[in-house]
Amino acid sequence: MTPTAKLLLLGSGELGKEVVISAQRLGCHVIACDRYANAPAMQVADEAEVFSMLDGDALRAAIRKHAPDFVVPEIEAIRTEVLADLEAEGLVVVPSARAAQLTMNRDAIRDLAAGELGLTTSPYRYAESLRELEDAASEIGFPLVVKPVMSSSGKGQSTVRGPGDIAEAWAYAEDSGRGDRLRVIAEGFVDFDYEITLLTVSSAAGISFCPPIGHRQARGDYQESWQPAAMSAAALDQAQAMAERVVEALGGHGIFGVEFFVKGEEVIFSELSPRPHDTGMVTLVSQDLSEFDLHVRAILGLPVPPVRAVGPSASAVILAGRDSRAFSFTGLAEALSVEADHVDVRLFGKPETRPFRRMGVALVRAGSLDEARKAAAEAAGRVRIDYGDSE
Ligand SMILES: Nc1ncnc2c1ncn2[C@@H]1O[C@H](COP(=O)(O)OP(=O)(O)OP(=O)(O)O)[C@@H](O)[C@H]1O
Ligand SMILES: NCC(=O)N[C@@H]1O[C@H](COP(=O)([O-])[O-])[C@@H](O)[C@H]1O
Ligand SMILES: [Mg+2]
Repeated sequence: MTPTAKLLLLGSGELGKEVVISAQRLGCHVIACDRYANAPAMQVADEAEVFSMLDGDALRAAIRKHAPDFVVPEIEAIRTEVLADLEAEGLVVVPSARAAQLTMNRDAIRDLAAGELGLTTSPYRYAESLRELEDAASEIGFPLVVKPVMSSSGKGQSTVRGPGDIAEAWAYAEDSGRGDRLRVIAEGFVDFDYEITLLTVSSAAGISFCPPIGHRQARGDYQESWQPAAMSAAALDQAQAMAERVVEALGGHGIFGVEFFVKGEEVIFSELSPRPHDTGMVTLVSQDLSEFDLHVRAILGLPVPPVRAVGPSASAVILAGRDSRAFSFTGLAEALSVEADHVDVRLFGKPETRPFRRMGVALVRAGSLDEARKAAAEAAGRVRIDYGDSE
C-alpha cells in the first residue's frame, strides 16, 4: 500500500505515541526518532531511528534518508536550524520551522509574545551567570521563577523566595543543563487564580479552539488536568484572541497548546507548544476527536470539524519514585475498578523509571468535574510500580 503520507516524528514519548496511532489510522507511515531505543512512539511506529536530535548532521541524515512528506517535532530540543534550512528547500515542517525555532527556547517565544505582539506576560529578565540572575532578582523582586531557556516539564525550574535562594536556583538550572552555555529566564511569580491550556487548531479552514483545559502543576510538571475548565466568557474570549495572534505569528498547520494564567478577569500568556500538550491527554476521553487526531487532520489538510465535548473528564499522572530498568506495574485491576462513567489507564511503555518520570496516566469521564478529578486521582494512585530488585 502507498501510505497517505510519510511522517518523520522527532521525539517519541507518550505524546508522540498517540500521534503515531492517530496518523496510522488515517493510513500514514511513521518513522519515530528519539535519543534512546524502544521509546514509547517507536513501539507503535512503522520504523525507528535512534540519534540525538540536537545533532544537526544526524538530523539532516535522517531526513535525507527517509524523505518524509512531513517532519513532526514532538519535543523542543531539536537542532531547528536544520529544519529551517531544509524547509527553504521544500521540506514541510509541522507546523513550521519558524514555530519550532521560536519555541525551542523560552527567550525566543517570550520575545515574540511580550515584545512583538505585546501580549501580557509575567515580568521577566534573562541571565547567563549567577551575577546576572542576582541583578534580575533585584529588578523583578521575589518570588521569582527561574527556568533554563531550553527545558520542558519543569526540568531545572525552581521558585526563588528570597536572596538566599538565588545561588541554589542557578546551580539547579545548571544541573539540568545539556552542556551548552546556560541561559535562564527569571519570571516574576504570577499569583494566579487558575491556569489553563487552550488547545488551538490551525488548519486549512482557519483557527478553532478546544474547550479550555484546567491543570495543576508541581515542580513545574503537570499532575492532573480536566476539561472543560470553568472560566468566564470574558476571560475565555481574551485567551482565544491572544492564542489566535500568537499561533498566526508562528504559522503553519497543526495543534498548539497555549498556556495561560488567569487572575480575576486578567489573562496572562505563559508559553506554548506547537504540538499536542501533555495536559491535553485528557482529550483522549473528553472529546470526540483527541488533540492527537486534530493534529494529524490539520497536518494532512483533512477536515477539522468543531470539537464535540463528550462530558466532564480528568487525567491524573502516574509518576515513578526512583531509578529502575526492572520494574513492573501492579494494581491495574484496582485502578480500573474505580467508580465513574469511564475509566482507563495508559501505560506509556518507557523502558526506565527515574524519580518523578511520568510513566502513565489515568483518564476518567464522570458526571461532574469534581467526580472526574477525584476518580482520576484515585485510579492513578492505585497503579503501583514494583521496582524489582534494582536499587
Ligand atoms: N511566572 C510564573 N508564576 C507562577 N507560576 C509559574 C510561573 N512560571 C511557571 N509557573 C508554574 O510552573 C508550571 C510550568 O512552567 P512552564 O510551563 O513554563 O514549564 P515547562 O517546563 O515548559 O512545562 P511544560 O513543558 O510541561 O509545558 C506552570 O504551568 C505554572 O504552574
Ligand atoms: N511537557 C512536555 C512533555 O510532556 N513531553 C512529553 O514527554 C516526553 C519525554 O518524556 P521523558 O522525559 O520521560 O523521556 C516527550 O517525548 C513528550 O511526549
Ligand atoms: Mg508549560
